[in-house]
Amino acid sequence: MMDGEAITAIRTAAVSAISAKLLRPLVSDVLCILGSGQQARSHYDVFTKIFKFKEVRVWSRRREMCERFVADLEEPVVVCRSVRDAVSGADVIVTVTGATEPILRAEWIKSGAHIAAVGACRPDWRELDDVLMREALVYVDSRDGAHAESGDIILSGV
Ligand SMILES: NC(=O)C1=CN([C@@H]2O[C@H](COP(=O)(O)OP(=O)(O)OC[C@H]3O[C@@H](n4cnc5c(N)ncnc54)[C@H](OP(=O)(O)O)[C@@H]3O)[C@@H](O)[C@H]2O)C=CC1
Ligand SMILES: O=C(O)C1=NCCCC1
Repeated sequence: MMDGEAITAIRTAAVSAISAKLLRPLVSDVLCILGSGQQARSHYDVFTKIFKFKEVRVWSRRREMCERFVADLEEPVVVCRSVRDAVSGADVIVTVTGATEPILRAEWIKSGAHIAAVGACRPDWRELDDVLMREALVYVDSRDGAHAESGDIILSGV
């Protein structure tokens, strides 16, 4: 038996990065990370290694957790006061929160932005609102898996 946390962190961020490599806007200057836990850190590491962003932003429910997140980093990251501020104008958005209700609304998002929606991995968890789910082009790695596990897909009915 081995602890899979480190592998899960790297593997999940790697899959998100592949999605961004294939689907992000041609000009992607601003990266926004919602959440400041383990997945936020692994996504930050992988995304900033592979892509060149002019600005990186982070938002998390508890501001002190955001401050702790950025204190560990060598490059500057902007701590945002709200999800709306964080995602406004962002080209690439990573959602890695433990939210169970939608925190990300369609009306705040720049047209064409790429969202790697990671956190809502249980049938009754949400990160993205219904309008966003309906308006977005949704890509999944497994249709069966998404319809069994993704709260954003199951509860929005897309
Ligand atoms: N799709 C996949 O393959 C995978 C999905 N996951 C999921 O990704 C999410 C993040 O994982 P991980 O980084 O390891 O977890 P952590 O516990 O390390 O971090 C959780 C983050 O979510 C935030 N958060 C918790 N509850 C809420 C809420 N109700 N509303 C908004 N933010 C909230 C926390 O914010 P704060 O500290 O500021 O309160 C924290 O920043 C989890 O939901 C996890 O289950 C994880 C691995 C793989
Ligand atoms: O390994 C995975 O995949 C996980 N998905 C969701 C919750 C934590 C692990």
